[in-house]
Amino acid sequence: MSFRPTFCRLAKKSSRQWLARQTKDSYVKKRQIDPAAFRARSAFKLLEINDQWDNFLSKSDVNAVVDLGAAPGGWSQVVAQKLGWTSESTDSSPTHDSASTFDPLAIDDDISAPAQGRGTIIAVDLLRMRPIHGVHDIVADFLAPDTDRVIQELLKREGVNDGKVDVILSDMAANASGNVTRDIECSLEICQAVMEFAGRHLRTAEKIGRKRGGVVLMKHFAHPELQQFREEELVPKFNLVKYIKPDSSRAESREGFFLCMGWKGA
Ligand SMILES: C[S@@+](CC[C@H](N)C(=O)[O-])C[C@H]1O[C@@H](n2cnc3c(N)ncnc32)[C@H](O)[C@@H]1O
Repeated sequence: MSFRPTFCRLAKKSSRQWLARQTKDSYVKKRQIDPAAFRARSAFKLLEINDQWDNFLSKSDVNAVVDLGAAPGGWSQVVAQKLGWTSESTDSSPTHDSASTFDPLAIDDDISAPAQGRGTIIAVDLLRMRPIHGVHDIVADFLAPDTDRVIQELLKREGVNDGKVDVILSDMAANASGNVTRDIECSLEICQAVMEFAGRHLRTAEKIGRKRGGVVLMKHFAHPELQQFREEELVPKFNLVKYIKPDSSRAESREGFFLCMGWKGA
């Protein structure tokens, strides 16, 4: 199967319905009131999953994390916090630029920030995001072969000599194209592509020396072949696979998450 999630156009979330829902949403309100506010409501989903599942982000052997589809940066902020970096940058440059500024190999390191945390955090997105202390921001399509190369070089530069990562996060969304069949297909293609990415980049549980080491957390949407994907692509390759619908995920949303722990290898 060929993977073409980027064929899907960027979703527009500016409808009146969306605005009304945002206004009522308790997690959006929390983000507005909380002085340590996260950039995106989705941060609360990662916080919730991490809290419920053994604080997998905070394990002392977690040294390299890749956040796929990271913009505007809510999940990366959570990871940065868990690894001891400050969550916000003092930089006030524009956030979440349009795809017109797409530069497939741009790496945006916030080198002016004081180093306070540990480990290497790499955020990949088609869109540029405001810098976050401790997070290397790669503006690229995660499917492009060059992106693998840039990630490898970055890991090496950071002293991760085997070029492997401990946690892969994917909150990537298939952007609504208006063609429901195509959109549903797209969402599964993204999950399959994330698994291929894991095959190339994820460190095994055996190497880490912990049964639940080597983690993939990925978003998915309802799809007729999702169960088959889980049974064939996930269950045999991890020691633990869980379907999760966090409270902070809107009940009406067809999204869910697979938390896969203990990578056995491709
Ligand atoms: C729901 S948003 C992620 C929100 C993010 N987790 C946060 O907390 O701020 C999904 C992102 O996936 C990105 N995306 C979709 N396809 C991509 C691809 N092929 N490569 C890189 N990023 C992609 C989109 O640009 C979008 O910013």
